Amino acid sequence: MNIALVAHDNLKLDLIDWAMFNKGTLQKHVIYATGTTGKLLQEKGFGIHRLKSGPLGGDQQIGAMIAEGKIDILFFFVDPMAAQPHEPDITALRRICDTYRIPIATNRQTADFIISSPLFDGYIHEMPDWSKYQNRKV
Ligand SMILES: O=C(CO)COP(=O)(O)O
Repeated sequence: MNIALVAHDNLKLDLIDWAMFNKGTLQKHVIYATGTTGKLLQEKGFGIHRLKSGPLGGDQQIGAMIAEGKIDILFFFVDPMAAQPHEPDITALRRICDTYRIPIATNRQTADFIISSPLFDGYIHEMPDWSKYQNRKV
């Protein structure tokens, strides 16, 4: 499985702590991370693929990978208390997760639920067929 890890600055310590707790599980998978988050993960011994920093296009890189079917799950610890210069990129990333039905954890509690789910091991992502949802009558 291909997993992406991202955290806003004030949540980076949380994400690293969470990732260390789940290191054994995470390291069985291919991990991608945005620039600064990825650097911190590498310092903790994680083998990861490092993308650009979020404000420099890292969120968009992950979004593009999702559109290409190359990311299965996103753990993105979002800071709801701080405005981000690249807010449009973050909004776009969250939307593309819904477009492709990517499980996304935007906080640690949800991350715990996802990683401990019986669905996590062997999870296979399927692309939704949105044409089924056009003009649906209730
Ligand atoms: O800004 C980010 C997500 O929006 C994360 O980027 P960094 O990991 O480079 O800080």
